[in-house]
Amino acid sequence: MVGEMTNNGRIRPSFPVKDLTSNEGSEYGGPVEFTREDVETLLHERIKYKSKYNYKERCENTMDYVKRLRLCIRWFQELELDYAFEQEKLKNAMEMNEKHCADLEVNLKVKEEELNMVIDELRKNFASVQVQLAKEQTEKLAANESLGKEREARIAVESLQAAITEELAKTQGELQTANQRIQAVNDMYKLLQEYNSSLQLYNSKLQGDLDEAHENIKRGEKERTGIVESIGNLKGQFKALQDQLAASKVSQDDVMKQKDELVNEIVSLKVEIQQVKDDRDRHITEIETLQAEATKQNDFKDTINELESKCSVQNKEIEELQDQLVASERKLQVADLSTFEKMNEFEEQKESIMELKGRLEEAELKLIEGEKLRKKLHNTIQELKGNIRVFCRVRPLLSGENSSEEAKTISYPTSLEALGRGIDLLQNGQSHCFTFDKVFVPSASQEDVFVEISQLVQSALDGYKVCIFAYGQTGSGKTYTMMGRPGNPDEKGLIPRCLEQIFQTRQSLRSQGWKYELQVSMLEIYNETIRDLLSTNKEAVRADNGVSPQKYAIKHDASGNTHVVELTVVDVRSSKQVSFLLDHAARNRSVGKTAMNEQSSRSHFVFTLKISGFNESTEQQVQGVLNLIDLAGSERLSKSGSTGDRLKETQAINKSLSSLGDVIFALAKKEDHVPFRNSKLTYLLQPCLGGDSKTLMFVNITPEPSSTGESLCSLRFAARVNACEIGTAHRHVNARPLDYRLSLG
Ligand SMILES: Nc1ncnc2c1ncn2[C@@H]1O[C@H](COP(=O)(O)OP(=O)(O)OP(=O)(O)O)[C@@H](O)[C@H]1O
Repeated sequence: MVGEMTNNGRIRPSFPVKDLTSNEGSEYGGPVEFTREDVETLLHERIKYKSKYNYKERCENTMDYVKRLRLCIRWFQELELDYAFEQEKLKNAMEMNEKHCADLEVNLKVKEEELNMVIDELRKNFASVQVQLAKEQTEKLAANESLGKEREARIAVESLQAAITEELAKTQGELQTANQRIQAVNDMYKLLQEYNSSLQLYNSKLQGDLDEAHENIKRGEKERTGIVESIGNLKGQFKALQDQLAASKVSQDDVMKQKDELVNEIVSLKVEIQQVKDDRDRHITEIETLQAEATKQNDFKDTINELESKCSVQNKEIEELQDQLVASERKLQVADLSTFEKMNEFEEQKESIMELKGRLEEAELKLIEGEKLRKKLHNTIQELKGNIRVFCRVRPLLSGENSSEEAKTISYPTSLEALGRGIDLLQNGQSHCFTFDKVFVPSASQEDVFVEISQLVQSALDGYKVCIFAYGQTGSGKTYTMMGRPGNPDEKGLIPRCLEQIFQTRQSLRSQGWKYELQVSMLEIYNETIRDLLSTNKEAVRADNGVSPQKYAIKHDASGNTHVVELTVVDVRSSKQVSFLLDHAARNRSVGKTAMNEQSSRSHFVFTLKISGFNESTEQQVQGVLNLIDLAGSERLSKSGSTGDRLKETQAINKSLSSLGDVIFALAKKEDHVPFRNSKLTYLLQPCLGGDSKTLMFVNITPEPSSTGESLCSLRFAARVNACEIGTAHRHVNARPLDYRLSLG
């Protein structure tokens, strides 16, 4: 561009040509700059003059031209100097840049080598990760396959079991009807036997009666013939006497006629008559007695007739009965035959039942094995997924609670996938279905519950951090699940059972060279204040606000362990010692009566067992932690009926439980910030919730219809917890001895 020349970015002004032609050198004392055109104009400039011979003018003009030429030369020289300086500067800069470049090159080479190494390492890692991934995928595939197979086997076993059960039910039904028939036949047989024997008795009695009656008849007949004979005699006598009397009368007439003659004869006759009269009277009385006897005999005859007719009736009856007896005997024979057949059938059925029972036992064994495998696979899948596991437990109805059939709001699905894992809650006619890792029905015993968690206890011995906590509304059975019912060994809770298992396993692992050290601590969080439940200083335990901020402060160290400053830690050697400590802690716990529970826990109870194991032969070290937590009951303020201090407690409980929910949901959503510090409970449990722990939550439910709303809240919370992935727990194994300080996790 004309008039522009760059020098390090600077714009040079155009040379004022006019001025140059008209002015002298000193006038250009300031910095004068030339453009290319200026220089060319200057070089091609012809010295102007008015007169060829005006030497002065020519000389002046020439001088001016020379001056300008000098100026131009000076400008060139300056410019050259500038350029030389600039060139030097650039040279230096270039050298420096070259040096810098060389340095950079060296650095780059070093960096490149380093990066190459890193890339190599990453490639190796990537390859090993890929190998591991492939391995895990094949394992997962194998696990899925075996799960599928196991499912199929289970379905097959279940269908077989159903068929067997059906067959069994059918056979049992048949057996029952056969038994009933046998029973009926037996009863009939017995009845017939009784009837038969009674008939025989009756028959023999009748025979006796008949014999007696025959004898009586014979005797009566004899008497009658005797009487008839004597009557005949008497009649003859009477007739003779009557004849005599008539003859006497005739002779009396004769005698009357011969009265006088025969007075003596009459007197004698009178005597005679008197005698005869006496005789007659005697005979009359005799006749009368005989007549009476005859009537008696007649009566007797009637009785005899009656007896005879009775006899003939009875004979007929006997004949009929004998016919019946024959028919019954025939029937009995037939019944005997069918009984024999039935007995044979019964024996056969018994045998087939025994066989079916055997098959059923076999199928049940297979089912148990399948269930065990399923559980193992489920556990593996859960571990791979890194979820918090959730078990649901429904407590039985207590006395005084509404147990009517219509009021039932909880049911358990029986479909194959949901069996033992599903729970349906009915509220206002709407059914809410949930599935957890396990659902315990009200009849489940403490032992049944413990069996399901015993593997987790084993994990703690193997060097894992394990955390089990019970969540649920007040009065739903959290303390019962964790601690059990004091004084009843069958109703011991999870905490004493866990410790028994740990002490037993410790004993059995001794033969393999393992030695374990166990340390226990117990604390409660009451109104956001930590209380040491094993402290022997009662005042310190109960004082709410007297705790210095330094005391019982929760501290997490770099290796993920949690310590509670100045908390009492006890070395334990037997489960008896732990029971004693648990009793001590239970006495120190904050409990109170609420509208929902007579003995309500008003604080979160945290039992911690630190397990440090060392194997002398392998020099292996494990450090596990078992945290067992009985949370305070969740409850609505309106329902709890709390006022005053109880209201304060309830508010503190609800706040910390909602913080627990916030933490879990932040983890579930994989948020950057997880609000562990919002409550003492969540801060204390940070390592358990944050991933490096095997965590199990019990959600306790009451079947009381009036608690359906609370139960639904608890189940919804538990379902969200169940869906929450917190990462995979790691085993804490070391080759060198560890620091034996107690930590919560
Ligand atoms: N599975 C069960 N079998 C028999 N009784 C049970 C069962 N679960 C709970 N109970 C009884 O129900 C009552 C309330 O149980 P518990 O005190 O354990 O409830 P909780 O959830 O700990 O209550 P809170 O939160 O108020 O402390 C107790 O009398 C307990 O014995």
